[in-house]
Amino acid sequence: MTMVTNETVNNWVREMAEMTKPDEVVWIDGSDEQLEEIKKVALKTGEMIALNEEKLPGCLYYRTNPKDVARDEKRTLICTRKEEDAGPTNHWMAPVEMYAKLRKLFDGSMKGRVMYAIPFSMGVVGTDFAKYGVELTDSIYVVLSMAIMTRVGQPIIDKLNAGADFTKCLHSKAQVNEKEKYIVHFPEDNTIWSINSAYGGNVLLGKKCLALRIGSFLGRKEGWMAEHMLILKIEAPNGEKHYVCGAFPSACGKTNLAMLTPPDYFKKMGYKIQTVGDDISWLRVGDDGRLYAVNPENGFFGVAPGTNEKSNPNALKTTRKNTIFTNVARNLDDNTVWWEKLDKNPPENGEDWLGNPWNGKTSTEKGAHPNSRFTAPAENCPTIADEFFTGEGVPIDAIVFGGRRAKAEPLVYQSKSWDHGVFVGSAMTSETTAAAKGQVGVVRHDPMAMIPFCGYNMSDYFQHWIDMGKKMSDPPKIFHVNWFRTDEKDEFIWPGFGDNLRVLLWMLARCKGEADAVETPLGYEPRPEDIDTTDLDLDAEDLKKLLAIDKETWQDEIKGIEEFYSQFDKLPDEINEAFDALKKGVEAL
Ligand SMILES: Nc1nc2c(ncn2[C@@H]2O[C@H](COP(=O)(O)OP(=O)(O)O)[C@@H](O)[C@H]2O)c(=O)[nH]1
Ligand SMILES: C=C(OP(=O)(O)O)C(=O)O
Ligand SMILES: [Mn+2]
Repeated sequence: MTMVTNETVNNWVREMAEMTKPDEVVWIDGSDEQLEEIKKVALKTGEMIALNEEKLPGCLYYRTNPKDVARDEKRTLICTRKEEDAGPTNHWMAPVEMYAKLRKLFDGSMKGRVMYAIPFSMGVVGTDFAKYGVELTDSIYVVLSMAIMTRVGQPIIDKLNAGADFTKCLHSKAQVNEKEKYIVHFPEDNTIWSINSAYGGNVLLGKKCLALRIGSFLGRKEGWMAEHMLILKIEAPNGEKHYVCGAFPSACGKTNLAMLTPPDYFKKMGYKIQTVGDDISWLRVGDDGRLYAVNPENGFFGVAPGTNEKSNPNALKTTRKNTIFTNVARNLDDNTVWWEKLDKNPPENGEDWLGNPWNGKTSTEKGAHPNSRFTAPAENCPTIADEFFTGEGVPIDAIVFGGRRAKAEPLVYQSKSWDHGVFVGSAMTSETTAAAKGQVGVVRHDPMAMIPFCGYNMSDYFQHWIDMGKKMSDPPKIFHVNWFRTDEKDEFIWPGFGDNLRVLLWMLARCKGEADAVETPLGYEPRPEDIDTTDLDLDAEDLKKLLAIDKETWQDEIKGIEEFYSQFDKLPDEINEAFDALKKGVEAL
């Protein structure tokens, strides 16, 4: 390996090592040999466990501290010099103060351990979209996970040596002290410091921290967008290709939609779905006035529970080799993994995510944590699209916003324009999930699924969306979906998963001006007969229920939006106008 010769990089690494005092600094060159050696160390110390080499070749098992199983939003800060630049929806502290506080925590935090220095790229190295970073960490789990989730190796070192900008990422697991956990972003310094956590969302710093929080900050400055969006490719029977981005909050269905398996009826017709990305999109306006997206990641950090041969066979196949499983249950008989709803055959001789003996046949406790995860290489995915590998950007036909709402939100509607779509995104709500620490199932506002991930003032973020719209002559159409509406028995009405293709096809037909719709206060909705329900056990009554808009419910929703908006000093006029129109429309129902 050519060493890093960029003195800015080296001086920074030296400075961080002087503070954290590791026994040694090891540069990650991305080679299989080096990663194998490092893996051996983790197996020897028991930090990680090797799984059944025949059934799950190259797979590892890892367990975090039981209190450290999700993102911790209260402990996540945006430290801009001015508080208003972080905005009312982010936690903030002045950088000087925060650095002082963190320096004390990082002082000697790597004593007795190795500091690994990982040069990485978000995006395909050398493309317009790519951004580089170096993560310093004392966790082998982080090293092996970053080697899956990002691009690592010589080409990135070459870029750094040629003087490329890079995000300075520092992580120390320290003692995993709950009270001193911090995930801190200094956007103005292109710097991220994370301490006392081992959960992916808090420590794989290329992902939510760089690709979304720092990314959104850079995107506003540089005229592009970093969004919490999957990217899906739909190939129609006539060979036409379409690309759709979807923003849903954490654990609300991005990975599943990105890897969707068409129902047999559509498969036979010749529809094909491919996956470009499952979590993050970086978007730029092309010379032709359209919006282009790439997935800057190199792997999937997916929710394990609920993943099975029926719901998401592609995700399951993706995890059959070279995958790291975190906080799932183990089958001790054959040294494999298990999680809720994987199959109907939980291990009798098992171990739960806490490491306790667990009999899945008799226990009433869950075997896997609800936010247990798999970290799997994108190249394993049977439906991975060629466009993922070029990193060139795919033209987006539609953007889909979505939330998890038992009531209120209909199955699908289309916004009336880009600006109206920005309003729809800004007013998004969803029930909280196990992906973040705190109560589950509470409805909260989560604009564009970015409330935990926007690296600057959210009202400026809304304005940035409006401004991006002005740069496009042919912007994507914006839709809103809800797969999670429930009936009187609290059961999901819509079958979801592969059947979501039926809704996507209505959207694409709308994009092409080939489908009817009815105008409602929310936007354009399909009539029940506009959704193709062939082979589906769902009658027109169910679809009516799924599409219904209830006046009283929406009067409450409007109050909620008003309250949410009240924290912002300024909102784009376009949003205020769309909100006024919604209020009038609901009153007239
Ligand atoms: N009912 C229903 N559940 C879904 C659907 N899509 C995903 N889920 C479940 O929601 C959880 C999170 O899904 P995932 O795709 O991993 O969400 P992500 O975190 O946004 O990528 C999993 O337990 C899924 O099984 C759907 O269309 N309908
Ligand atoms: C990885 C995370 O989210 P998602 O469920 O969106 O993948 C996370 O929230 O830490
Ligand atoms: Mn996901």
